[in-house]
Amino acid sequence: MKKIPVERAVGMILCQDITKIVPGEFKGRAFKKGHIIREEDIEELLKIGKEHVYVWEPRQGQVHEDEAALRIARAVAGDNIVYDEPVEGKTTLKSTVKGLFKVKSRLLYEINSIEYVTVASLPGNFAVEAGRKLAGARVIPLVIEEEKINTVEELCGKEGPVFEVKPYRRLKAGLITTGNEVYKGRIADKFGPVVRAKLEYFAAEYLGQVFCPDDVEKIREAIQNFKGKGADLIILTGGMSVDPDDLTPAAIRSTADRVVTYGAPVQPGNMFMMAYAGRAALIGVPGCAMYYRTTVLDAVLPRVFAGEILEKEDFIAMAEGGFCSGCEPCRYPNCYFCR
Ligand SMILES: Nc1nc2c(c(=O)[nH]1)N[C@H]1C(S)=C(S)[C@@H](COP(=O)(O)OP(=O)(O)OC[C@H]3O[C@@H](n4cnc5c(N)ncnc54)[C@H](O)[C@@H]3O)O[C@H]1N2
Ligand code: MOO
Repeated sequence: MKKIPVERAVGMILCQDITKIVPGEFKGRAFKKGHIIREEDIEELLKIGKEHVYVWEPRQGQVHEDEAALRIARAVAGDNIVYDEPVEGKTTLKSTVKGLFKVKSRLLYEINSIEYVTVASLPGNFAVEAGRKLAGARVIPLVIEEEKINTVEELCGKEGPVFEVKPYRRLKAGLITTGNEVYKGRIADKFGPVVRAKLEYFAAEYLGQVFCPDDVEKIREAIQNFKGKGADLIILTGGMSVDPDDLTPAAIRSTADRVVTYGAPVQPGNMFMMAYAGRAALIGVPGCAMYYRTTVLDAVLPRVFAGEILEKEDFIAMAEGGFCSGCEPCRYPNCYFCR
């Protein structure tokens, strides 16, 4: 701590709060401890009667909390992420696009293992809107050893940024609705509008809806037709569980090159199926997705639209947090479901 004339204090760090009092009008903090004194502050400080202030002498190898927060933010922020000027030593990262928020979890863990360095974020695979706050970076003391910030920068230099937001691609999507009761007109289709609304959110190029009876061959043909039209994504509804007329999994299996999973450790959504035929994702959606606002489908679609190829492990990882609490009203994605 050093006492110096205010005129010489520009760029230096205030050691204490400075109080301003205007009788009958104001009493409060004019400058906060830790504030970096700017040229324009000098006149105000002199008006408050401060010709001298206590400042921290910038020591080799130490960094102020504001600069530390900015350097951490710069290191961890990847594509489509911006960050604010620090406020009270904290900088906030925001998305510039609508898309899928991705986190390198192990790297985030390593960074938070550095003493006094903190980076708190939304969970990965979170569907975000443009402008959404994603994370906050801050160090705990007012001044921190530069070495710690260097380590953050080195880690991110080696492994790439911790965070990115993948914008959604414009995918071509077809819908196949199975079930004799709908095909034969015994009941009206209720699945189409639900799936269409979800696809609209991602601005998909909608290739239309086809109705099929409970007949493996007819369902296979419908899949092939959509593939022929260049579908990136084919959603099939109905017939996903255990009844004798539930034939959709068999039709998907016989058309696919690779089945990722039949069954997901997620409720609602247990009877979900995912496979790939060439580059087209085949998604079998169980009846529950027609009834519940949020199911495993809502966790999978953002990832498909962000261009990811899903693996069995991606589904296994949904188990912890895969049990929906059925809140009223539903706040998904602002909850733990499928994180
Ligand atoms: N014994 C068991 N029963 C059920 C199981 C199970 O493991 N063992 N799983 C349950 C789960 S989980 C789900 S989810 C449901 C639904 O599975 P499905 O996808 O096979 O659905 P469907 O049997 O085809 O239909 C169920 C219900 O929904 C009506 N439906 C279907 N499609 C439409 C449509 N496009 N529009 C309007 N209504 C539709 C259908 O008529 C049935 O009433 O299975 C559980 N049972
Ligand atoms: O596929 Mo079902 O979701 O668990 O009701």
